Order: sequence, then structure tokens, then C-alpha cells
Amino acid sequence: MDSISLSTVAGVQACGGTAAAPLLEVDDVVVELGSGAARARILNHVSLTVRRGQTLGLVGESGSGKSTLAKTLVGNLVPASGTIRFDGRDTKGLKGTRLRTLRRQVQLIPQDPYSSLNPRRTIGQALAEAIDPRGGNPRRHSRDIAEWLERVSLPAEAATRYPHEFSGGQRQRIAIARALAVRPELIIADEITSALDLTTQADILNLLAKLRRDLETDDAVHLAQPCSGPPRQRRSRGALPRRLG
Ligand SMILES: Nc1ncnc2c1ncn2[C@@H]1O[C@H](COP(=O)(O)OP(=O)(O)OP(=O)(O)O)[C@@H](O)[C@H]1O
Repeated sequence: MDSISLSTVAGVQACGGTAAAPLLEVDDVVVELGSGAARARILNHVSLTVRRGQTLGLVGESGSGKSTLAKTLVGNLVPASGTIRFDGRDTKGLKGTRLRTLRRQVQLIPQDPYSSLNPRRTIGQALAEAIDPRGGNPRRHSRDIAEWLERVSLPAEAATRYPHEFSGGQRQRIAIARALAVRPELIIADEITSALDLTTQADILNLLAKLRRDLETDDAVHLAQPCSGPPRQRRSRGALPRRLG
């Protein structure tokens, strides 16, 4: 899996180094927000490339447009000009199934996990939807859900609870699990620890490092060879994607 992490920074990760094929190509993108006299150019001719296996960090001061870029990359904002290609395909004008597919392939973990977790849905429902694009049933996916919760150090019972019943750090761990359970190609982490206290920030970063180690050592999990390898194989139950980082 490839990823971007925005922390008064943006980061992207893919697999394989500079020789790997580009996964994300942003070329000369301009984004303007607001209307009338208040309309302002937020992204001014932004270009970047993320190759498979690569992690890209974008650093910028508050208000410089990191979140705007993240929202643009996941298709929530439309550039005034420029192109965004994902896996070689122009994302402009994507609708319906193709847009939904892109939104699964590119997962945004936002600064505020409240904005990615529906307050009216239990954690189990959120994870089931992530695991099964057809609309997961928490009961049917209970084992996978428990495994994802365990990976982020939460008990299986957390599945029956709602986002407001968790602390900020716990919610951020749930948001990470939800984003990874989708098995995206690219993760965009938008300052995912900025709202947390220092100890919890360290916990979240350690969690990401741990998940990465798990991926590197879990030989029982047969996933897509990240960059150039053979076709994707079926993943074992609850398996993490190999390309995480
Ligand atoms: N919907 C909007 N309409 C008009 N301006 C907006 C809108 N959303 C954001 N902006 C402006 O765009 C600029 C960039 O905001 P953005 O949230 O992308 O910055 P950021 O780099 O992520 O900041 P931070 O690190 O504080 O989260 C800011 O000046 C903000 O006021």
C-alpha cells in the first residue's frame, strides 16, 4: 500500500523506489475555493508524483493548503485546472462506480477522526463497510472486525460501541483500522496526530510502525506483490495489505 501523510505535512507511500511506476501523478493542479469576491486560490500549480512503494511527506504551515490537497486527491474537491492521474488514469469527471472505486483505492485518514466516523454507526458497522464494499454486515464479518480491533489494541466489544464512546486517540486508531481494512492502494494521512497529546501521538506513530512490521513479517498473508510482482492473490481472512508504510 502506498501512502501520503500530511502533517503540517503530507505523506504518501507506495512500493519499490524511484524505478517503480507512478501511482499518483499530480500535474499543475490549481484549486480555488469560496465564491464571488471571497474566491481564493488555495493550491497554486501543485505538481507531485508518488511511485509505488514510495512515501512522500508534504510539509507546510497552517493554512498552506495541505487538507485542501488531501480532499482534492480523494475527489472531494475539483481542481480548476491541472490533472490528477491515479494508476495512469485521469481522475477528472469520474462518476458512479468509478468514483466509488477511486475513493476506496485512496483512503484519507483525517486530522479529526470524527469526520471519518459516522456518529450514528457502531465501530463494527464502520469496519464492516470498510471490509465489504457491498455494505458489510457486522455479524458476518465479526471475526475480521475483531482482528482489526485487536491490531489497533482495542477489545472485540468495541465493535458494538459508537465513536463518541472513545477517546481521541482510540478514535484515531479506529480511523486507521477503518482506512486499512478497505485495503487501499494509497493512504493519505492528514496530520493524524495533531489533535492528540504527546503521549498519544507517540502511541499512534508506534501503532503505524507496528502494523508495518506485521506486514513485513507475516508470511502467511499472500497479498499483491506491491510493485511489479504476480497478480494479486486472495488474502487470508483479515489479512493486512503487504504494502503499508
Ligand atoms: N471551503 C473553503 N472556502 C474558502 N476557503 C477555504 C475553504 N476551506 C479552506 N479554505 C482556506 O484554504 C486555506 C488552506 O486551508 P487548509 O485547511 O487546506 O490548510 P492546511 O494546510 O491543511 O492547514 P492546517 O495545518 O491548519 O490544517 C486556508 O486559508 C483556509 O482558510
